[in-house]
Amino acid sequence: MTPLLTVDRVVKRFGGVAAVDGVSFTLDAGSVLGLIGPNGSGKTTLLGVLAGTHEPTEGTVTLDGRVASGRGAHRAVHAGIARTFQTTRLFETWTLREGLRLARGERRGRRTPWPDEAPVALLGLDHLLDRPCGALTGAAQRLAMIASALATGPRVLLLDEPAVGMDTADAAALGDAVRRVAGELGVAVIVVDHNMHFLMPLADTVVVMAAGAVLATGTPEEIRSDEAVIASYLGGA
Ligand SMILES: Nc1ncnc2c1ncn2[C@@H]1O[C@H](COP(=O)(O)OP(=O)(O)OP(=O)(O)O)[C@@H](O)[C@H]1O
Repeated sequence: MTPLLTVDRVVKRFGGVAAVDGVSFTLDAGSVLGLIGPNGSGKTTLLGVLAGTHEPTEGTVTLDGRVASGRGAHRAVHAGIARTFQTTRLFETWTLREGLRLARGERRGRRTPWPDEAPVALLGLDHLLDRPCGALTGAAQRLAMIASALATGPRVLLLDEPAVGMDTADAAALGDAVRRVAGELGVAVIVVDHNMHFLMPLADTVVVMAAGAVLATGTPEEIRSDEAVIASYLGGA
């Protein structure tokens, strides 16, 4: 199977600092990739390259064989790459339905590739559509951010610390929802999170970054027992 997304030797320098230093991996449709590593290892910067907000200094990101990197965030969304952020960004007085309509407008003139109800139902938000976003629980607001990203009809979804601040039950429910999104919509998902109890059961593949580079790639089981990963990251996690 040809990968949906190919990250090929991506470098991102800020002045003299190589925040991302030659990262390569591939991602198939419907799969979940966990991106982990110590603080400052380059995960957020890499998400920015994938989401089009950072132009790579070297290397490319291709989606279905077409170069998707270095064209700005708006074109990345149009190409089919959507992201969420570490903080929730919702209009508090708007209902969830209104917020999702606004998000969908980012692809004005394009047909959405699945009925709008599907991602909302998969995320368990269908009964909350007419509530003001500000009245939703913190966990529901995080799911709403994911629904907003899915409203743009992406083929690749980037989640930046989606489980931060969640208790174990909410994080497990979020993990189940993300798996449904990948499995039933065929969306490829990249998740950055420091919560290994959340991330490891969720990911098909884990990429570990250290100092901007890939330290290890493997299944969650392989990564858990990788001595270099334990020494640099998991030992203290
Ligand atoms: N806009 C910027 N200008 C200069 N340096 C930056 C910029 N953004 C990130 N960096 C540097 O790049 C490196 C990687 O940072 P990044 O935020 O990508 O790491 P991270 O793995 O996401 O960390 P965390 O887990 O804390 O979110 C750090 O040394 C950081 O200081």
